Amino acid sequence: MSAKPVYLGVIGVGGVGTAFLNQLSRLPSPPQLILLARSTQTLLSPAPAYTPSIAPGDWATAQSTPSITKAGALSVDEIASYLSSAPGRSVLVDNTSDPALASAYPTFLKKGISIVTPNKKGFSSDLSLWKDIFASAAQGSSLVYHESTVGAGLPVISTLKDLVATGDEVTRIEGVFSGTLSFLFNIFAPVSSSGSSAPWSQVVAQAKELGYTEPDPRDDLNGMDVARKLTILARIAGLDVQSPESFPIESLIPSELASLPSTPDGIQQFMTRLPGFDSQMTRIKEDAEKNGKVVRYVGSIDVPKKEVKVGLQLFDKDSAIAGLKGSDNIISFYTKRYGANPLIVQGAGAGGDVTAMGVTADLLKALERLR
Ligand SMILES: NC(=O)C1=CN([C@@H]2O[C@H](COP(=O)(O)OP(=O)(O)OC[C@H]3O[C@@H](n4cnc5c(N)ncnc54)[C@H](OP(=O)(O)O)[C@@H]3O)[C@@H](O)[C@H]2O)C=CC1
Ligand SMILES: N[C@@H](CC=O)C(=O)O
Ligand code: NA
Repeated sequence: MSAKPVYLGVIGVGGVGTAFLNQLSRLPSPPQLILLARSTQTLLSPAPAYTPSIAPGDWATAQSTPSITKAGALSVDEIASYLSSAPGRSVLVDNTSDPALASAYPTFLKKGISIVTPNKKGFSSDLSLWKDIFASAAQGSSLVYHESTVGAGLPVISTLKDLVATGDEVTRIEGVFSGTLSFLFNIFAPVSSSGSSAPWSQVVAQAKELGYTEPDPRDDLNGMDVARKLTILARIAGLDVQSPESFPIESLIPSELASLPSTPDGIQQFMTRLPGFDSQMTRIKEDAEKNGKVVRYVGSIDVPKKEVKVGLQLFDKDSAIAGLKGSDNIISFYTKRYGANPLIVQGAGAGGDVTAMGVTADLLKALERLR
């Protein structure tokens, strides 16, 4: 029996989106890409035939393909109506960090459109949105996969879901959850003090250049990205965390720069003025060194105590966390079954290719169930 056609819409062609489209173009039986959008522009396969589809490997030139329909930014209702009218099941891949798009997931899901995404906003904002997303998926018989919302492509969400679904009791989750902050501290405050002496702001610029940061790097430096990831994990572990603001978060943003606007110009101003505050981070690093330790940015969830913590902590130089390299995350799951030796997931926790791997793998899981 031949596989049923599945239609695909993709929103966002930045670092993750571009890597995802490359991976999509190499799949042996990809779904038909019928919608591709960035913030100001949308490409569509002409309805009602929904053919020809957009070639994911040539998406950049699809703009000049006469048979492809071009439009500006479409509304949520227009996208939902277009995808749900396709002659088969459809999947929307959201490769943006847009909270407004994330808050529209229930609209898509109720119409039978499955969601695959690395965008944390839908799963880590108000608890009511989290509940609405999964209730809407049940109502629309649609699917939701979001592995890359925590630990990029590392199997973090799937591992935790498997632990919970098989009846294990998760007691504690802890580790390094930010690829950007891991990279920053591994370079800025290495275990061997004869290592780099690059100023903090220079390493921040490097992390941005490498595609590790959020579109607005302040979302990494203020601890919110880590808080969002912990909110997602805590909810899967069974805690009703109301929002990522429900617990204290240690910010690394100098107070003088905290009120710059959340606009491209605000990001630019922040990056330009950050070098003026390098001494603040140097002091934190040197205080740790005086105690023979290194400083790292970590998070933890104590499930029985319903306690979530996010912030800086000192570590012995021979500890696993101090020894991380590059953008590595390390996430330890303490459970009843695993006892004193936690189940540990470790590896690159940021970057276009590894994040897109999680998105593409999620898409394959969705396709297996939809075809
Ligand atoms: N980078 C990483 O290592 C990781 C990223 N993620 C998540 O992946 C997502 C994407 O990150 P990344 O690729 O780095 O971000 P980028 O800033 O590189 O790309 C974002 C893309 O989204 C588009 N976009 C933003 N808002 C909208 C909108 N409302 N409608 C249509 N398009 C929109 C942008 O459009 P335009 O091109 O027009 O600007 C751009 O193409 C984020 O949610 C991030 O948190 C998760 C894990 C790791
Ligand atoms: N900016 C994030 C990207 C992945 O979620 C990080 O650095 O971890
Ligand atoms: Na992951």
